[in-house]
Amino acid sequence: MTHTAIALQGVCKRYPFFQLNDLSFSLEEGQIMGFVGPNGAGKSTTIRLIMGLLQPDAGQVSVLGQRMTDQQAQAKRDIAFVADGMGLHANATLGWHIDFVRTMVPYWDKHYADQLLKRFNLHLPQTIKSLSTGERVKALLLLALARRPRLLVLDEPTTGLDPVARHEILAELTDVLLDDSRSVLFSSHNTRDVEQISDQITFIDRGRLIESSDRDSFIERWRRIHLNVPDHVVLPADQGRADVVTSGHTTTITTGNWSPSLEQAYINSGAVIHEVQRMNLEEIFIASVLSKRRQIEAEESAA
Ligand SMILES: Nc1ncnc2c1ncn2[C@@H]1O[C@H](COP(=O)(O)OP(=O)(O)OP(=O)(O)O)[C@@H](O)[C@H]1O
Repeated sequence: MTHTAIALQGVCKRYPFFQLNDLSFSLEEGQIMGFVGPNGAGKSTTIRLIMGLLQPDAGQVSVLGQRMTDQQAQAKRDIAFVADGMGLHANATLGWHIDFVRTMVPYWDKHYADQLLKRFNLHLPQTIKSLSTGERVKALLLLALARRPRLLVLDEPTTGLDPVARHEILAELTDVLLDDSRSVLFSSHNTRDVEQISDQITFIDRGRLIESSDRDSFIERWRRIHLNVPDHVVLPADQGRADVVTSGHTTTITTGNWSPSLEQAYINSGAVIHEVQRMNLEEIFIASVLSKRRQIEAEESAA
């Protein structure tokens, strides 16, 4: 039986110049979700709602079966949260932080903590202020992972890291999921990181959900179709059509609804297909964000 690690239902949060709008998505246990959005999309606000650090104005957030914020104490025993710049004491050593955290949490895996110290090339006597950006992220990750949390929530863990440090962090996150009752939610602008390790992907933009689905179906559904459309041809209806660009005799259609039968429908309409290209997650992200923005602008100007 699958359990839900995180569920948001109709969540709204209003600030003077921003609003999270009717956000609903869920993360199943044992899955890793990449939470992707441009700057200011509302990723950190959503994460703060998930962590019970903010109260929604409407809607419901549940984490590990507990309603936030009223049952957060119980849920938080099993959640570890990592965000850059959070609660480390600059003058204290990593060893001091480990001793402090292990007294505060229900479980601490010393053997795993020692392994991570070696793997991340960190040393107990190092002070936090002496660590580089990447080392600080690794220290935070060690403090979170050695608790063996059922849910790990990370706010932009790979921002500002070099490719090798990013690889090490992503590899460690994938390892966490070898135990299939653990789950990870991590936010990022970096679609390559997300594409590499996520089972599920959620896109948000300007406080609205764009799409939330499993990675393979994202990649499978999006295509660029390059075709020639003779004058008399009426293209078939395609709900997922995100963009149409015509250059000379070639039309390029970007669709989030591709299937062999859609391709056949284009052929049956009399269009001549030259090439059907797969898209990477970055291209899909840009196409779906821009398409949703156009759709919202059209709805607002029609209202
Ligand atoms: N306490 C607050 N008061 C007022 N506005 C806020 C507050 N916190 C966040 N906002 C606004 O909410 C919007 C979303 O911010 P948030 O930090 O959630 O975005 P983000 O997707 O994490 O962005 P980034 O990738 O740039 O970190 C921003 O416009 C921000 O100014």
